[in-house]
Amino acid sequence: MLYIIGLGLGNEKDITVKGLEAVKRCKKVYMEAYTSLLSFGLSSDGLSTLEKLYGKPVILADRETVEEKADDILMEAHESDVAFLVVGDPFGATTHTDLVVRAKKLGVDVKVVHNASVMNAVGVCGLQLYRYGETVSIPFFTETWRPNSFYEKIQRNRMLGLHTLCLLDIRVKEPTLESLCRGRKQYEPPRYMTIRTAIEQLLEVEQTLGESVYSEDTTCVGFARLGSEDQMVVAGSMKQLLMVDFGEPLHCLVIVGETHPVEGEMLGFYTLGGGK
Ligand SMILES: C[S@@+](CC[C@H](N)C(=O)[O-])C[C@H]1O[C@@H](n2cnc3c(N)ncnc32)[C@H](O)[C@@H]1O
Repeated sequence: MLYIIGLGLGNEKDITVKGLEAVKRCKKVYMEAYTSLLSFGLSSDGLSTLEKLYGKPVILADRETVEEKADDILMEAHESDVAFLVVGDPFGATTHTDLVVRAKKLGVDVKVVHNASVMNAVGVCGLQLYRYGETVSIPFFTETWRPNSFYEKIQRNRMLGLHTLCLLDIRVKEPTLESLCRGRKQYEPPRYMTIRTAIEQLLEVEQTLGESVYSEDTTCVGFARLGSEDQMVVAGSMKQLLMVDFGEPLHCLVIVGETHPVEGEMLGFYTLGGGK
């Protein structure tokens, strides 16, 4: 059996009782380490905290392991109980659906243990989860690669008066260009996009495409470290949020659509300067 278990957003204590029981039953425990980050990080200390709680070793599964060696994990799950841990909810990232599809094709039984995800934790600011349009991902721009497909999606959401959740790029275990040329992989230090970089890129794309989908005066909400003791939620215009130091990762951003009076009232508690 393959157990895909959500760990929630905060720290090791956010696993559900059901999830913990499943982990304890499993012979091998993998932890997905590229679509998110537990608040205590993925340092060896972070892992050992998990290992202490579970009473067994946890194997870090980076993107390469999951994409290239998924079949090995699935074959193990054919023979015995294997846990695959995901920060947040297993379906809060698109990648894990693929693992389930592969498991089903190989005849491996799968059980999912859900948990809180960034997709619902953003509800804390008072904007109704029912009033969101398509979620977008904002990738890090490079000198030569400045994709803007998120712009059209935000445009569609805003035409319907819907809010847009922007998930921000995470780069972990990215091989350096030099090392690729030399044929021996060395990795860049991990990078997590900040709200400031996301807004700068959003405004750059607005300037390039010029369809007035949003502007520096558009109201947004910035979120950092949701689910942790020191989480931050701040509402304000893009221009105002550019000045806020949201601190450590992870960050995400919501572009606010039309608001219901109750949404507006709740948002007021998080608005810079106390709102209107
Ligand atoms: C693929 S998504 C979500 C993955 C996770 N499985 C979940 O369900 O929450 C990863 C992105 O969500 C956002 N994110 C995830 N956890 C967050 C948190 N605790 N606080 C703020 N943003 C978060 C970041 O923008 C991050 O790059």
